[in-house]
Amino acid sequence: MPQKKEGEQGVAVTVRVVVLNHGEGLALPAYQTDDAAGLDLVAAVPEGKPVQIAPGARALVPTGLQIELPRGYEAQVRPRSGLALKHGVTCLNSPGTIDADYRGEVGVILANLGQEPFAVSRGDRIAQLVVAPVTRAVLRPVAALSTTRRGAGGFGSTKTKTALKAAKSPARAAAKAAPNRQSQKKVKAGATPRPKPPRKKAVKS
Ligand SMILES: O=c1ccn([C@H]2C[C@H](O)[C@@H](COP(=O)(O)OP(=O)(O)OP(=O)(O)O)O2)c(=O)[nH]1
Repeated sequence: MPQKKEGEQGVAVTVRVVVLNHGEGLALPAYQTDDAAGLDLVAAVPEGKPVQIAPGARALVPTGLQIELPRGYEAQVRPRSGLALKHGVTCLNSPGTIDADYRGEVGVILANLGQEPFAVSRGDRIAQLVVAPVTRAVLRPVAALSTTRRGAGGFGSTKTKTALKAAKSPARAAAKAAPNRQSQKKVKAGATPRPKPPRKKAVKS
């Protein structure tokens, strides 16, 4: 694949498309802006019969399209951020993978993670399709792998900013988290508070 220069438009890849009967009359997926990465997919549900997705439910929404990707490419079915933010609606299997050898209808598995029922009407833009090159791996079994600074650390091993602060100064973090910060103020970080000595009685002469 030719190397892209900074600021240069991506390489155009031809994707053959078949519009199925129930997709007739709908706009073909399109890039909405000059440099959009995804083609917006629209719902090919029957006119006047929206698909209702109850809170917590999911539905396979048809697009009315079959596509033929060139070998060495995939298409990713990704959620639209607007639907996610406004309605809690996302692609459940995000990103969905369309293989280059798939010849069936492209479907979008929408999940409603919101609190309200969500209706999908014919022609609604429900997801976006990003076409991307695929790197295929050749697995080579070996006895051991090279060593690295990370090693087997993962799943949060590098901690968040807050967790790092807590690890450096546990007492200060605990004091900050305590409900009554005023009473903790005078206790030095890490020090055990010493009991006050009993007051000496004043001796009258
Ligand atoms: O969001 C999606 C995901 C997948 N597909 C289609 C294209 C893809 O090539 C095929 C298989 O998808 P995947 O490999 O993710 O599914 P699977 O559950 O592993 O099924 P299979 O055993 O058919 O590969 O289904 C879609 O239309 N939409």
